[in-house]
Amino acid sequence: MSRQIPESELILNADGSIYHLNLKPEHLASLVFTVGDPDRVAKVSRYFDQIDFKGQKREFVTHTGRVRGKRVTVMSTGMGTDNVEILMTELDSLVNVDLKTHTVKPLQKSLDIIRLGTSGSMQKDLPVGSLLASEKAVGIDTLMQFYPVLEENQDWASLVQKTLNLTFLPYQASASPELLQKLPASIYRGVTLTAPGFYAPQGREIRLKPKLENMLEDLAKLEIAGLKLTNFEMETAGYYAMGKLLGHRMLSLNAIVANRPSGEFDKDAEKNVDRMIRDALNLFC
Ligand SMILES: O=P(O)(O)O[C@H]1O[C@H](CO)[C@@H](O)[C@H]1O
Ligand SMILES: O=c1cc[nH]c(=O)[nH]1
Repeated sequence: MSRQIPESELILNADGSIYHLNLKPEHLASLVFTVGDPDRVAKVSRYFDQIDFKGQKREFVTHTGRVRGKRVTVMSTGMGTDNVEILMTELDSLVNVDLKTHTVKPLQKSLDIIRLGTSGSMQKDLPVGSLLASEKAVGIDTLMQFYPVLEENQDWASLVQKTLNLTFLPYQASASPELLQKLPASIYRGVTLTAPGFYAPQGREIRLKPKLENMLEDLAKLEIAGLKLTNFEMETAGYYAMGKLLGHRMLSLNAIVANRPSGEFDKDAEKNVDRMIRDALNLFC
């Protein structure tokens, strides 16, 4: 018999739903699209043939329905890997923990989780309007200081640590090869830098000067085995690392809305995010 998880660790709401996501196991499909912006959920589910469930708590908005007969969930996470940790743990609990007995189920189920997010390009030749799949992601947040070591090459993590002179070791993890191989060659592949913020942690300056000078330039010229860092965002490494540890198949797709070297922001960002949504539904449903 596996450990009985205390009520203060696996927390359920009065109706039996899981604490932050406010979902019961029957509300979740095994294919899950995630978005940062709660308003983007309806922009995905408007393409469903039917919507069977809608729920919300805090920034976690969920719609579950069907596309061409396939059951699919779309949910929002808000921004940052701290929210991703909650999302991944609670999604995993919905499928792999018996919520009545508070024990881990003997057979583990794997979800397909695909992020549909926005991102900023670090390379001049990756223009706004592009769609990029994160082959790998490097997290410069501290989430993974609290979880078991990832059994994966950490070459990018070490290089980024050295370059930025960080006092902690970043972490890196990869997309699911099975999900990646469903993508056409027209979609860029890249190495994504997941930052714990939007401004100084991505080398932006408004009124406060970032402590790390030339962060963007220094990161953009790094190279391992002919690959460069391609884009900044705020969730992917957390998804890939938690997915690897929990046994779920992960993929992060990025609509490039900013080009940092040229200083450009995509005037057609909404249109290009919509294109990413339609492409992803066509590819995976
Ligand atoms: O568009 P989303 O999915 O929120 O993703 C990106 O946009 C937000 C910052 O503007 C961060 O969450 C970043 O990861
Ligand atoms: O530059 C960008 C654009 C979107 N999201 C980010 O985190 N960074």
